[in-house]
Amino acid sequence: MKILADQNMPLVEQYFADFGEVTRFDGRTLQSEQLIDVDVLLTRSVTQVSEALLSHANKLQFVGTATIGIDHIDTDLLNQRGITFSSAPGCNAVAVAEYVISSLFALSQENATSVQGKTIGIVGVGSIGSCLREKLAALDVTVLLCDPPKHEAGQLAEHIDIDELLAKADIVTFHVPLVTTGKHKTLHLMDKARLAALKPGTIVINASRGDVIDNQGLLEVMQNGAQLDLVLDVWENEPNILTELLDYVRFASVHIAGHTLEGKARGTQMLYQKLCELKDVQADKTLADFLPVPAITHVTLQETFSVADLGQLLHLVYDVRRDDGILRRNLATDGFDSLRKNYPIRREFSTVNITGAKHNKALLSGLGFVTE
Ligand SMILES: NC(=O)c1ccc[n+]([C@@H]2O[C@H](COP(=O)([O-])OP(=O)(O)OC[C@H]3O[C@@H](n4cnc5c(N)ncnc54)[C@H](O)[C@@H]3O)[C@@H](O)[C@H]2O)c1
Ligand SMILES: O=C(O)[C@H](O)[C@H](O)COP(=O)(O)O
Repeated sequence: MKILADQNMPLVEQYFADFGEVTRFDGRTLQSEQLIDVDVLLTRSVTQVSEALLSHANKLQFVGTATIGIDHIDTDLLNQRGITFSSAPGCNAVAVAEYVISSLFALSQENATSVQGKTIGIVGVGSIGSCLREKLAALDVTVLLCDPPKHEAGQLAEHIDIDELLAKADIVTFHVPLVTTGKHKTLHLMDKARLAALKPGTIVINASRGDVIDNQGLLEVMQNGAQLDLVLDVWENEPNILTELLDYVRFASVHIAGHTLEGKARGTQMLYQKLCELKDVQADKTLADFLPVPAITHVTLQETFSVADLGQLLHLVYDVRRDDGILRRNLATDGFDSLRKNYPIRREFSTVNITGAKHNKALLSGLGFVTE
């Protein structure tokens, strides 16, 4: 069996070598000829799996994307051609939720405010939005939710309309898929008019897809003096982003919100499990077989620890400002894709055991730490 896998997908050899020969490709430049005689194609979000790409795919049986988003995949085409498809739903939901939490605490430190007491609007309440909602439940915040498809399906009674949410929220964070047409289109969900109407001081976080916010409209609104704290992980037209926007963004990163070691490895693991199912093979490899021991595994809190120290603790594991620095320092020389490829190791809160938490056990375990 011939397996073609994106060069930025970790652990492919470890998981898939038993199935056959693994060859790597550059996700941006993959050509249709490279798919001749290939049985399995494993992609990340940067490869458009389209009719043109599959025009020479004479043996393809399985396409997997080690991502949550599937806007780069023509799933109807795969269906028509009888090619089994799998994404990795939820694989990096924890990572994205922790990116948001890290951003909130970094902003609160720098703005000398508190996350506690704020009203946080989550737009898109699927795997990531729900994970974030659970983590936020540990904090003293009000959470507003907007997810029309779920509401219409009777799965989200608390849903409120997006404009009502935007009017009420101090912080709004987007976790929707990119949908370009239809009733629940998310392309430019935040258009210029909505951006201009936001209250001064609103924090806007986008870790979904760049096109969910009209980037040119956002630039114009900011140039016109809007007072927004922007946290952008995703951009229109990646890798060629609108760099003029950077001057107005508090924390900018190169589409890495989901890139914890765990999040990326889970994506590969999920595709491995799907291929095992397809081939009727026992899936005997697990994440624990491959993930390295983290640099920090134990933290002891003292009696004096309080909620006010939470930012300090969270940022021990992940501080979004590291990633902001990477982008600002190196984008012009290295380029967006290279920074993604060479993204430094990041682990999830669950890799840290906390002792001495005492009164803060529920808070810390709610955020995802292991408490003893
Ligand atoms: N930045 C990153 O690194 C990163 C990582 C993972 C996922 N993502 C993006 O985040 C998106 C969400 O991920 P997820 O796992 O939560 O997906 P999901 O499919 O589990 O949830 C998405 C939710 O959005 C809702 N939705 C759809 N249209 C909507 C609309 N118009 N308004 C409000 N809600 C709407 C859906 O009903 C669904 O509940 C992915 O599709 C992907 O594009 C980005
Ligand atoms: O949809 C997703 O899962 C994420 O956006 C994913 O992390 C994108 O990263 P990539 O696949 O390009 O590495």
